[in-house]
Formats: sequence, C-alpha cells, structure tokens
Amino acid sequence: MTLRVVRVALTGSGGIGSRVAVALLARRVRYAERFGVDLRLVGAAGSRAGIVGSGGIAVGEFEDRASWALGLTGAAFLAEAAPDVIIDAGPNDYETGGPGLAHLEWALPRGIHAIMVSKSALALHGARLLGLASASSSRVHASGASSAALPAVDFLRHNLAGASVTRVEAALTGTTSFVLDAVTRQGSSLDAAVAEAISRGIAEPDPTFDLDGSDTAAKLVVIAGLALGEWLPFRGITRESVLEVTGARVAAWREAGEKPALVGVLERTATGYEARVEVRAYPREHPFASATGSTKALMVSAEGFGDYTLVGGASTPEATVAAVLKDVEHLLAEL
Ligand SMILES: NC(=O)C1=CN([C@@H]2O[C@H](COP(=O)(O)OP(=O)(O)OC[C@H]3O[C@@H](n4cnc5c(N)ncnc54)[C@H](OP(=O)(O)O)[C@@H]3O)[C@@H](O)[C@H]2O)C=CC1
Ligand SMILES: N[C@@H](CC=O)C(=O)O
Repeated sequence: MTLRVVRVALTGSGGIGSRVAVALLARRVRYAERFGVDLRLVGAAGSRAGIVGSGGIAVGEFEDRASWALGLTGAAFLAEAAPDVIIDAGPNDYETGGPGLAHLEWALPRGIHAIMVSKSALALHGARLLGLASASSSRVHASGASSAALPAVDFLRHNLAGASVTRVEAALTGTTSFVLDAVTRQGSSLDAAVAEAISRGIAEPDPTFDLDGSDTAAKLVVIAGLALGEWLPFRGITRESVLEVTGARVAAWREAGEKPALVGVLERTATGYEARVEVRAYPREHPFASATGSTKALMVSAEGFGDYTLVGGASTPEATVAAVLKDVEHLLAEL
C-alpha cells in the first residue's frame, strides 16, 4: 500500500512538546495501519534553535539538542520544515498572543493544519485565526489549549452537535484545583502547593497564569469559540484570583467540608454568552466535590438534551500528550 506522507513540525519542545514528539514517533506504525499515513516529524524548534529533517527526524536526533541549528525558529524554521501540520506547544503570552500567534499566522493561510497546545493565540485572536483557517481549508484542533484530557470541545461539538447550550460551568485548570485542594484538605501553604504543582509539570511555565484565572479564562474562550462558535473577548472576562483567597475562607470551607475550585462559567443571555472566572465551593454531595487533586470537571446544560456532568481528565503531562494524540487521530481521519 502506498502511504500518504503527512509532515508534522513541532514548535515548542519543552516538557509537553518533548513528550509529544516521542509519543508521535512511537505511533508511526499505527498511523500507517489505521490511516494509510506515513507521519514524519520533519522539524522541531524551541526559542533559540531547531532541527529540520525532510525525511523525518528520529527520537535520537530530536533528543540531541546540541545538534540543533541555532536561530532556526519561527517563520524561518517553518519555511524550511515545510510541514502539513504544526503542533504548537510553546509558551503563552496574554498581552501579545505568544509565539503561537506568529506560527498560526504563517501556517493557516498556507493551508497548513494546526494542533494547538498553547492557548494565548486562540484566546486573544481566535475569531480572526479561525477565519484564516476557514479561508484556506486548514483545520484547527485545540484539545491541549482547551482542557486537554477533559474532552470539553469534543463533547460539545460532537455529542451535543446543534444543541442550544444554555450554561457551562467547569473547573478547567488542574493547577488551581490541585492548589485549592491541598490548602483546604491537606492544610498545605499556598507556596508549597504551587511548588508541588510545578514539580508535577502541570503548572504553566509562569504559574501566575494559572493562579490569576488567565488559564481558565483562555480555556473558556477556546471552548466557546471552537464548540459554540462564539469568540468571547478574553480581556472582558471578569476573573477572581486564587491569590486573593483568604485563610478565613479556607478555614470556612474546611469546616463545612466543602470543595473549592476555580471555575469558568458561561451563561447564555438574550445577547450572547457571558463569561466569568470565580472561586466557588461545592458541598460534599455535589459531583464536582469528587474531583480531587488536578482532576477537572464540566457541567453543561443544553436545551432538549438536559444536564451533564463530566469529571476526569486530570492535568498531567501524560494526559496532555494523550489529548494531543487524540487531536492527531481526528485530524488524520479528516484529511
Ligand atoms: N503542562 C501541562 O500539563 C499543559 C501545558 N499546556 C501548554 O503547553 C505549553 C507548553 O507547556 P510546557 O511544555 O509545560 O512548558 P515548557 O516551559 O516546558 O516548554 C515551553 C517550550 O516553548 C519553547 N519556546 C519558547 N519560546 C518559543 C518561541 N518563540 N518559539 C518556539 N518555541 C518557543 C521553549 O523553548 P526553549 O526551552 O528553547 O526556551 C520550550 O521548549 C504551554 O502553552 C502550556 O499552556 C497545555 C495543556 C497542559
Ligand atoms: N496549567 C494548566 C495546564 C494545562 O492546561 C493546568 O493547570 O491545567
């Protein structure tokens, strides 16, 4: 059987990107058997250097960072790699959109598909970027940028296709769930809990983005945009910061046996969706109370369908990689 070559370039090769590269290469036989695709990792880049190999890079070459070409990043890297698909696992910047913005602006008008793990480009410029994608028939998948192993976008887009969704409430940031759980149930200090989230690889490169609600707000924007077709203004989302939670509030939750979580809320109004990010506490019998550690949770109400609760998809690097691999499967099935 002749296999169709699909060339993948990775922008951002840190904790998540490295794992994605290794996992993709380990699945090449599966992609050939299941999709008739010869999937090649034709390039990988970080902030300072990159590697390109038209025939495909092997794991050893990917891991030999000393051999990467200095300065081979950004548009120059993408032009040399000439991919069919980019996977962006770089950092977020909620002022500029981050490096992922330039990567998408380069790729989408050229008909190159994107799998987004970073969030800020879509959170700030999602409507315009999806316009570019639609004009050139590029596909954009963003499980990693929405809630990774909690399948929020897929659930809304596929399982509730066409539904009129009236409300979404979701604990989307594993770090804040983990931190609030640790300070309330284990009596940890905030600093110790954040340090533990960092050491587990679940916090953002800058954990302030988790704690101040930016991560949840960004995921809410991406979920609403991709699944409901409503691109909300990221900067207009009111958000509460975990850093503002007082000791007295923690003591009250502990006393009442409640489970706190930083949640994103989307509510349909007469004029569209309104969004906010806030710290809420759930009584023991609430389904969200079973979401311990970095486990995520989603409640959806949709006309005709009724109410749903999904609990799972804890934030871990492995779960994020699994979500990216799911996006790869969906993309290969679409091509
Ligand atoms: N950790 C998790 O569980 C999850 C993470 N994510 C998202 O994944 C992304 C990466 O997170 P993580 O791997 O933990 O972070 P890391 O800090 O480990 O990795 C970030 C990577 O981005 C690279 N980078 C920085 N600037 C650029 C640039 N201009 N061009 C190309 N690459 C660049 C860095 O390169 P260098 O090292 O050379 O500076 C590094 O390889 C983030 O956007 C995060 O929100 C999403 C879901 C879950
Ligand atoms: N920092 C994020 C990682 C995934 O998006 C989280 O804590 O969930």
